[in-house]
Order: sequence, then structure tokens, then C-alpha cells
Amino acid sequence: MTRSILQSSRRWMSVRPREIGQDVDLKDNHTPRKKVTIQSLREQAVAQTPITMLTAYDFPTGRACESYGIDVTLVGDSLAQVCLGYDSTTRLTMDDMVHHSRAVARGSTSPLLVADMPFGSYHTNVEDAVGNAVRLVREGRVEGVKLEGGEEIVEIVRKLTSIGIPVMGHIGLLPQRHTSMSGYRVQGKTAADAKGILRSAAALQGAGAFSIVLEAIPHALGSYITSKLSIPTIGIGAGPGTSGQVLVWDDVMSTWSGHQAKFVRRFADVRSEVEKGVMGYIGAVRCRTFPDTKKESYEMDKAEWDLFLKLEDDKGRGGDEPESSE
Ligand SMILES: Nc1nc(=O)c2c([nH]1)NC[C@@H]1CN(c3ccc(C(=O)N[C@@H](CCC(=O)O)C(=O)O)cc3)CN21
Ligand SMILES: CC(C)C(=O)C(=O)O
Repeated sequence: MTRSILQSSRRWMSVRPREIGQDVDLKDNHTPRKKVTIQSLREQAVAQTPITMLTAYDFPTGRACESYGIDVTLVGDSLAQVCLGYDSTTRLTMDDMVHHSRAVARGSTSPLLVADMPFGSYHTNVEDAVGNAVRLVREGRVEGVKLEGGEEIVEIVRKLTSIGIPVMGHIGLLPQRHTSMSGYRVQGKTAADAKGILRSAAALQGAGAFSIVLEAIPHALGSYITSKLSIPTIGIGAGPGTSGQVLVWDDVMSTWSGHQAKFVRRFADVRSEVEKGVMGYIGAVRCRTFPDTKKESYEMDKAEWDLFLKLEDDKGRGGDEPESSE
């Protein structure tokens, strides 16, 4: 395929035909989507059509990524903070991740579905990493896994990719190591650190990673690493020169009320809509404008109602049906 064909067909360019029986929600009124694959992502990167990745944590958010054309849906371990109320992603368990991945998977067909391997689930040894990644694929129904780290996890990445589990790398700022890194800080700001991150990127690509997330690094370094790799890079706080971008759902929707990183842009204000909904409901119940008798309540035939009242009346005058014995 030539570059110009890839560019003109934009995101509808996956080479894989639409699968028979693919779940298409006609009500959404969108063009049926082709399955996003590792190959189509690579073609997208070559054509310089930006890859869109967004996190999802449950069925409705997974469904929205599906419906509106997200390329890669990530069940990120930010799940821990934005969805489950833990104070760090290091609290997340395999069971938490499997449970939420399954829910997202029920609403997801076309986007490539990737889950984060939770902190501790791939560090003990290669066997544990394989077992946990297999669990995410088999029980969590995801198509690939994302692992934080550089050269120190290359052996694990090589093993997972060799047995057919697609791996997405994640370098730069590593939220699972926020304590040892003394907080959530921009990485690769010195020449030596930048070299280390580039080395990690090359090592991960060499080990078979199909893509790498670059988090919170200078934009020049994001562009440079992208130009040196043959696999797509996905940036979050890595500037506009990566092959694609990823953000956390709750940052995009303004439903996250905690700290906001510099790289976040809020694209919708769902929080104010939620406030409107909850406050409106409370107000209407309290002043009895909800529910409306005609529009939001049920009718009974007049004859049946009269009969009911007559039966009640008969009972009151000593009929044979006793009241409850209590
Ligand atoms: N809501 C949310 N969004 C995220 O992007 C996110 C999570 N949660 N939870 C897991 C990790 C944590 N992440 C974070 C958290 C904080 C910064 C942050 O505040 N960084 C500073 C850098 C300051 C500097 O070193 O100069 C910033 O101000 O952007 C970055 C990434 C990314 N992930
Ligand atoms: C921020 C993205 C890349 C992530 O890893 C997460 O959501 O946990």
C-alpha cells in the first residue's frame, strides 16, 4: 500500500476484513468499524495518522471507545485511583484488573484491547509474569498487556511476545515506581537520562514489544525516540511528535478531582453534568415534582380499582378475610 492511500483512508484503513457477526450497534449510527490490529497500528504510524488511545474501566466506557472510534482501549492501572479510590496504582490486584478488563471487553470489539499488568504481577519471575499475562488474556479477555520498565524487564517482554502475547512497553515516568522515583516527575531531562530512555526503547523493541508508551518526557525526546523506532510510540506528556496519544478517561471527561498533570487537557465537563443530574433528582423528589402522575406512573382500570376498594370495604365490615395476624 502506498503512503498516500494510507493517508487518504485515515482510520478506516485496517487491512483485516470486518469479521462476520461483529457486534455493530446500529443505534450508534456510525460506520461499522474494522478491527484494529498490531499491523494496522503500524501502518497508521507509517502513514502518520495519529493513533488514539484512551483508558476504559467498565462496560459503558469500553462501549464509548468502541462506538466513537478509539484505536486502542487501555484498561490502565490508573483504574486503582480514578475508579477504585486507592491512593496509588501499586494497590491494584490481579483480581481487580481481571474483573474490570472483562467488563470493558464486553463492550469492545474493534479497538485493540490492552490491559496494564498490575504492580508486582510481572516482577517475581518469568513464570509468574506468564501466568498473570495469560490470565489477563484468558479471563480478562484482553488482546495485549502493558508493562512498565526498561532493560530490567526485557527478558519478561521477550518471553511474553515469544508465546504470542502482544506487549506494549511503558517508559519515562513510571507511576508504579512513584515512591522510588520520589514522585511523579518528568523524566529524561538530562542528556544521560535521555540516553537511558532511548536505550530502554530500543531494548523493548528488540524484545518484541509492538508499541511503547512514552510518559512525561521532553517533547524533543518523544519525537527523537519515535523517529528511531520502527514500532509506534504512544505519548502521554511526550509532545506531539509521537505516533499517537493516550489520556486517562477521567482526565478527558473532568471526572477526576485529584491532582492534574500538566499534560492533561479536559475535553468535556462530565462532572458538572453529574452534579446537575444528582442535584436535579434530589430537588424534584423533595418538592414532589418527580414522579409525574401521568408521564412517569402506571394506571389501573377504573373497574378493577372500584372492585379493589369494595373488597377492602367488605373486609372492614367483618368480611371473612382476616387482617395480617401480626
Ligand atoms: N487521573 C490520572 N491521570 C493520569 O494520567 C494518571 C493517573 N490518574 N494515575 C496513574 C498515573 C499517575 N500519573 C501521573 C501523575 C502525576 C503527574 C504529574 O503531576 N507530573 C508533574 C510533573 C512535574 C515535573 O516533574 O516537572 C506535572 O506537573 O505534570 C504525572 C503523571 C499518570 N497516571
Ligand atoms: C496513563 C496511562 C498510560 C496508564 O498507564 C494508566 O492509565 O494507568
